[in-house]
Amino acid sequence: MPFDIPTAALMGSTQATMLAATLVFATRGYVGPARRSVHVWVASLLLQAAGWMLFRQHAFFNADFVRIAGNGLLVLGFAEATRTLRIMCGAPQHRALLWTTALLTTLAIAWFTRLQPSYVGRINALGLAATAFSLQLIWPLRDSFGRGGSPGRRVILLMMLLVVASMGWRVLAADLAALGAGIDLAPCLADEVNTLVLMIEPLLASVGFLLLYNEAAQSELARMARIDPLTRIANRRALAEHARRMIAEAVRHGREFAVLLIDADHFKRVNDQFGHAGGDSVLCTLVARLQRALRASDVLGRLGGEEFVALLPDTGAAAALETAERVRAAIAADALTVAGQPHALTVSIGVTALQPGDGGLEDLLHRADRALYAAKRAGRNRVVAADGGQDAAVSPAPATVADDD
Ligand SMILES: Nc1nc2c(ncn2[C@@H]2O[C@H](COP(=O)(O)OP(=O)(O)OP(=O)(O)O)[C@@H](O)[C@H]2O)c(=O)[nH]1
Repeated sequence: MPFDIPTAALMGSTQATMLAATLVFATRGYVGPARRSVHVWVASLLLQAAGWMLFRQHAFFNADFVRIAGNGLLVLGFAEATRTLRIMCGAPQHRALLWTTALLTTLAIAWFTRLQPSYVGRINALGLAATAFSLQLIWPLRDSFGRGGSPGRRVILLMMLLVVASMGWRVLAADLAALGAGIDLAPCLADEVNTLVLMIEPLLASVGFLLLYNEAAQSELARMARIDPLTRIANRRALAEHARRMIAEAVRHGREFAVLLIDADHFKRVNDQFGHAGGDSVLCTLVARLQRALRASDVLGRLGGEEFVALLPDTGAAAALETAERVRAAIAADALTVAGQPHALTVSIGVTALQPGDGGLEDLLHRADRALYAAKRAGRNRVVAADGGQDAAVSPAPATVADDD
């Protein structure tokens, strides 16, 4: 059966329109940037659908108009699809470059249609554009078949390689045949294969888009499940994961590891004085100050309420005590400004280091909690080491004591 390009164009148009409609309905619940990327994708599908429809209905229009506008719409649709996929892959979108490529290609097609009619010229222009768009995706996705790849990235990469290969074949066939003034829908095998590839491109690329979208949504959910929504630092779950890894490494390599349990003093008064929103902003400022006082390799997390944990890798009991004292002093040094008023906030800290019999973070937190309780009982704005008087002796701070309970 001969390949009927107008029928293929009709199928391409119908398929792109149906995909666009399905995507709009299937993603009604999406919000924010996710919804915007779906909108751009749908727009790219509709541009391609309109381009295909012009080729299908070419008998009703001026032939030159169909060549220029049909190809222009397809090229702009590919530019927008490329832009969306680059965003989904985490690459810069290069909007100006992609739109300029689409505009120059349309101008070149107009040139080879009206001023210097040439089928080969038009095919070369289209081939260049398709290769430029595909390279904009092939390059950021080049390692997708390695360990960092994902199904979505692989589908897109395969699709783009197919587009480049079929377009390259079509350009080569046209150039070799030197069809100076041939007609657009020439029944050459390379034309047919390339038309087929471009026709199924919206379908395969949409599958890739949805897979990428799903992967991005999953990793965003995983990220959100690990951060404290108020202070944006690690939550209890993330702390447990970090601690598991740090303790395993400490045990494997015979390294040290310590934990600080940090609690804001009299925080209830902050809420009473400034309201819950004022208390929230104090917690955020406190976190910023704690982070400044710790090393970059330390992990700060929020256990809940006004209670925080710092995980200190490669840190023994004595160094942890010094760190805790530095943190305490840094917080006590400057009053916070809440609603334009100064408020002196202090913290109490319980300190403990990894010991041979420890099963995990819970054991360390249990000891640190006892030390923190001792610090509160001793008058607050204190550091107490859970690991005995020897540790306390190395700390120079007068507010530091040992918990010998
Ligand atoms: N604004 C705000 N307040 C919180 C949050 N979580 C817990 N709190 C408040 O923190 C206060 C903790 O009170 P307490 O447990 O009595 O402790 P405290 O007043 O800090 O006293 P000490 O710990 O004994 O020094 C309560 O008033 C809680 O409502 C939060 O996310 N935001």
